[in-house]
Amino acid sequence: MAARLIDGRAAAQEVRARVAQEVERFRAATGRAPGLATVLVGEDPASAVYVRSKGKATREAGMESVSHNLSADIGEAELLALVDQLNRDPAIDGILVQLPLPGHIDSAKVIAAIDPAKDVDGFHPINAGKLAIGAADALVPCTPFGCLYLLKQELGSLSGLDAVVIGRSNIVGKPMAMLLLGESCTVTIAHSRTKDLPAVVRRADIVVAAVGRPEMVKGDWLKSSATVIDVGINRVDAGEGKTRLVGDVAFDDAQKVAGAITPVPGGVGPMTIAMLLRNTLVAAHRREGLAEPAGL
Ligand SMILES: Nc1nc(=O)c2c([nH]1)NC[C@@H]1CN(c3ccc(C(=O)N[C@@H](CCC(=O)O)C(=O)O)cc3)C=[N+]21
Repeated sequence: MAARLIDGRAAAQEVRARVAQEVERFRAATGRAPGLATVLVGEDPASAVYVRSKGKATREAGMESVSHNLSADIGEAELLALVDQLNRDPAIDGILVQLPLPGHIDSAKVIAAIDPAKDVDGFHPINAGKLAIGAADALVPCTPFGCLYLLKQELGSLSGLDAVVIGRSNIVGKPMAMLLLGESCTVTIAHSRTKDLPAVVRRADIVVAAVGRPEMVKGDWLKSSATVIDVGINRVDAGEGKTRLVGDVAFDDAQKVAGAITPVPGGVGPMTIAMLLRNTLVAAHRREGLAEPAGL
């Protein structure tokens, strides 16, 4: 039987509509809108597209969006000075510095300079630590948070399920594993050096693929009825000078085996942006000492 398609666009639309409602309540209570600042260094076209779509989504939710586009050869000190200025700006509740940064800039240093209360990416060591210890006020990285939203929508309780996360990055794999552990899954973090990866993946009720290798996870790696979340966004050659987007999962084959699966595009990507808006809304409430919007 063909897998159910998990519609990330529809779920993201739901989250964004709820965020927009709460933005109105926030505005009524404080006389201002939540504000998100995005910082883009250099002119990588893909990064520029993401930053633009984040700005558009922010405004559609009724929030303020401020974007800073800096030249690729800006010095680290100048970038740190901008972060400091945004940290102090009372109208800014969320700061997103688009990654990757050019090689001459130390991204860890830049991330550590962001006020943890405004770190809507959830990349600051304080937020990573809070997530690891299960603190309620962690700001959680948007992509894994979006994946968790889709999983809970699909499966309800995740308690006791076997989850395999493929990929160990600080921005997806590790926080994803922490979130799944928080839901009482039995979590395995696999990666490029994992021995017999297909056998490891075959045990999983939940597979989260976040390796950045086009169509690496094959259909016959999956347990029948597994729920598959594909975080990969890989642009590959489609012939005739065209390209297309594929995930880290070989979708056509996987779909024949899985119970449910996210498509690429239209799966995790839209949820990432929805969760960025959610984090900005929550950060704004905390900064104003307001009760956090329920159920978001
Ligand atoms: N500090 C930081 N935070 C990020 O959250 C961050 C980042 N840096 N650097 C780049 C990645 C990438 N990213 C995406 C967000 C949305 C889609 C998205 O909405 N994708 C759509 C459309 C894809 C397309 O057509 O290109 C989809 O999957 O359906 C994709 C990718 C956020 N990132």
